[in-house]
Amino acid sequence: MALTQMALDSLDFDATVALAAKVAPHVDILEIGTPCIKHNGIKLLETLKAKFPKNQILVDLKTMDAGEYESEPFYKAGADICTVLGASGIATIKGVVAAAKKYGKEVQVDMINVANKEALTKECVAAGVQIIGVHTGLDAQAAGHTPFADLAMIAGLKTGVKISVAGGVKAATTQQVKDAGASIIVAGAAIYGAADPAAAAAEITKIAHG
Ligand SMILES: O=C(CO)[C@H](O)[C@H](O)COP(=O)(O)O
Repeated sequence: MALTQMALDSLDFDATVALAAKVAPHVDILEIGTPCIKHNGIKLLETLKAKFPKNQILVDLKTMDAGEYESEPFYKAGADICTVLGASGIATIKGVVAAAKKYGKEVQVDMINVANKEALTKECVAAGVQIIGVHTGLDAQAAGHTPFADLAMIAGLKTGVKISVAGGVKAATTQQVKDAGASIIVAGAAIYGAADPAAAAAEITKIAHG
């Protein structure tokens, strides 16, 4: 059993809420993507939290510095999970962990562009991080990269913390991602780019929960 997460990557406030309304019944976690939260701010988090109380909300802050200071307002406003870049370093990561602890919430460390993912994963686990995010970003995807090799390495560490996987995941690859050890399967374009986003989300969740 893996959870599913839909990445809301539009810049438009109303379009984001409308897409969330279609998809929310069919996924576990709604993600406010990085461009979307930068463009729309905390008001969008408050809106989604109020409208979709059954879903967890992840705010993809990708924090790079000032971990506690930047993330605390988002936890306070209802974020269940905030992300911090692994490349920021352990001091910033510990700051986000401190903010999350105040509200009983979770931290995801995004391993995008981290050179030594094994060493950082171990440091994160020791620091109290709940989720390691294996992530091939949109630009790396365009250059032909996928998250599968990193997923295999991090799952092989058997740390016991949750592993989230993002980077072009679609229905056709969901079973592979799940079997490789993902606890949270993230899909953005495969859902928002589908003719019927609700049906696409339901298909991915059926495989992830199966
Ligand atoms: O965080 C992101 C980009 O930095 C995306 O939200 C994430 O990669 C999921 O989208 P997709 O399934 O389209 O790759």
